[in-house]
Amino acid sequence: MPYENHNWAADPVLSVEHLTMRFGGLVAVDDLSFDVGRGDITALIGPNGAGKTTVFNCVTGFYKPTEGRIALRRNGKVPGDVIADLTKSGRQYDETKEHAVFLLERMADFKITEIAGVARTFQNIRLFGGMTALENLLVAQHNKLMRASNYTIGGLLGLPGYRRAAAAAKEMAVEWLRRVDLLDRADDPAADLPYGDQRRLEIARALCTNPVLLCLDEPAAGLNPRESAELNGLLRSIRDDHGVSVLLIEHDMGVVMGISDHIVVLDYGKKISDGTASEVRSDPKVIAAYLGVDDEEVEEVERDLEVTSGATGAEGGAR
Ligand SMILES: Nc1ncnc2c1ncn2[C@@H]1O[C@H](COP(=O)(O)OP(=O)(O)OP(=O)(O)O)[C@@H](O)[C@H]1O
Repeated sequence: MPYENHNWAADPVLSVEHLTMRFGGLVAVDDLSFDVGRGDITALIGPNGAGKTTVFNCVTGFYKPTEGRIALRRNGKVPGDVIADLTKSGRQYDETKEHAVFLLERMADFKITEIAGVARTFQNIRLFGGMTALENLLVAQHNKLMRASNYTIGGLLGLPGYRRAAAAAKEMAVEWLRRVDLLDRADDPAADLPYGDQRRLEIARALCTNPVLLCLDEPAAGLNPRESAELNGLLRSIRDDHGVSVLLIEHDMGVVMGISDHIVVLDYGKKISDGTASEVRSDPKVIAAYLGVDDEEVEEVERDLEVTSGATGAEGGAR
C-alpha cells in the first residue's frame, strides 16, 4: 500500500521529523522521521543499542533532542501551515476550539504528560512499592487534585470542588484496576504483586493521566507466555475501547507482530524499515539487521533473500 494511504500518514497523532540526538561524538539517533497513526499500535523495534529508548526519551521530554521536531496533534486535524507557523513563533503549543498541537521538543517532561497528553512506562518498573496498588493510581492524578484544591489547603479543608475531584480520581483508579484485572489487589502494596501484575499496574497508572498517546518501553519484558498473551489483549483493548494511540518498544516479536498496526525499525540510530507487520518482516534490511551481519554484507544478504523469496514466491504475510 502506498505510504500516504496508511492511517499513520493520513491521521498522525505524532510526527517525529529529522530527529537527531548526539551524546558527545556518539550519534544515538540520526535524522529519524516517522509518524504514529491516531488509534494505532505502533512498535519501534531494532537490535540492542539501535536508539529506541533515546527516541522515547526525546518524545517524553527526558532528553532535549540535538535537532528535529516532534509534533503531537492532541485533537483535530491540524493543517501543516499551523505547525509551520507554530515552529516559527517559538511557542510550545497552539490550542484552539478546532485543534491542539504541541511541539514536544520544546516542552518539559511534566508538561508533556499534563498538557500534551503523553504518558509512559519504563523498561524497569517504577512503582511506589510501599504504596498500595490503588494509591499508586491516585498519586498519578496528583496534579489534577492540586488544581482542584487551587494549590492551597483546599484539600485539607474539604472544599466541595476538591471533594468532587478526589471522588472522580478514585473512581478512575478503581475503574483502571478493574480493567487490568487487579481490583482484588487494590489494597496490597505494589511491591507484593507478582511481576506481571506490576507491569499491568504501571500501564494502568499511565492511563490514569488520560493520555492520547501511551508510550510503553518493553512492556512484555520478563513476562511468561500467558502474561504476554494477556498483555496483547490489554493493549488491543486500550486501542479499541479507549481510543488511546500506543507507541511501544518491544523485543518480543510475538507481541510486536501480533498486535502492531505499524512497525518502525531502527538500526544504528537510522530508520531502515517502516510499514505493516507483513511489510517489515519480509524486508531484507530488517532480516539482515537482526541476523547481525555487517553493513558491507547487507547487499549480499538482500540479493540472497531476493533470490530466495523470488524462488518461493514468498511475500511476507504476517497476518
Ligand atoms: N545518556 C546517554 N549518554 C551517552 N550515551 C547514551 C545515552 N543514552 C543512550 N546512549 C547510547 O546511545 C545508543 C542508543 O541507546 P538506546 O538505549 O537508545 O538503544 P536501544 O535501542 O533502546 O537499546 P536496547 O534495546 O538495548 O534498550 C547506545 O550506544 C547507548 O550507549
